[in-house]
Amino acid sequence: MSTSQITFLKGHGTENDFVIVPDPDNALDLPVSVVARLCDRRAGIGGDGLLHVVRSAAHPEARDMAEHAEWFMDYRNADGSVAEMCGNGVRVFARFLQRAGFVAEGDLAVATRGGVKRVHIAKDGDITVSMGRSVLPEDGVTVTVDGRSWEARNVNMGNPHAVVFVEDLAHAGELRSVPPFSPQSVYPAGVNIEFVADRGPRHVAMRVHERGSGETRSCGTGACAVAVAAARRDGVDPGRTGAPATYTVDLPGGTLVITEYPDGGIDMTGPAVIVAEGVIDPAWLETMTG
Ligand SMILES: N[C@@H](CCC[C@H](N)C(=O)O)C(=O)O
Repeated sequence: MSTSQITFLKGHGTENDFVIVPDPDNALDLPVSVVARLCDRRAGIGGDGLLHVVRSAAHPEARDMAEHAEWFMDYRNADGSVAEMCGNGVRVFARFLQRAGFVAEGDLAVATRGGVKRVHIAKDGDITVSMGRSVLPEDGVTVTVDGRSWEARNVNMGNPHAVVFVEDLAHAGELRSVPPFSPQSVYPAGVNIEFVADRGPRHVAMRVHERGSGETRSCGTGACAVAVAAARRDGVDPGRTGAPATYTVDLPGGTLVITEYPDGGIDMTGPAVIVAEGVIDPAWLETMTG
């Protein structure tokens, strides 16, 4: 990593918080160890993940999307691992682009490892992301916490989710480490696990254990996975009825509104906030990069 002045911002979407590193020309090397240190809440800046903001044309993983989306969200989990998608991250990413003057209010496209996402920045401040379609693998997965086990509904939103319905969110326990799931072979690269309880008609609450980050206060892709799993459980399928279905998903850090359309497309709407801006101390970086 170059040790010239590197700016960062801190932002969150329903309290899923991120270190944002603007690097339009992809000049920075961000190895796993540096990302993990930046996301460390005691030794670094602190965050559930890191949003590396790069022009698509400048990033080998995004070059082929550059024609459709000028900016690429190079998303990393708090442990430095790479993920395909981050729903809250895309909203915060768009808020950063707007604040920096790179885009205006209205519509834009963001490239991610999960493909190009359409984003709408509304006048009232909330941001909507068209998250694409869900895929519902049929594999059976069992999640176990504190001696209780549940069959999970697998939902892929570009990244993998295992959704379990519980009577009480407290049944999810402390979530200090990834809850055991079996068979492990279904998710060899790990999985995000959502625990869901009903709150009312088309209204649920959830907690999440994120792959690579631990328990977080919100997960956008997770909320979409939960909305789809709850809809199918409720016998609601917009593809069959031809009517959009909206679910409200409460998370510890706020509320997300998820709408699934007859063509399978899923929109997620929620807030995105930039909290601070600063400079990473080059001397501190030196201690890690040598
Ligand atoms: N918090 C995110 C999801 C981030 C990636 C996830 N931990 C994974 O590894 O798949 C969201 O808002 O979607």
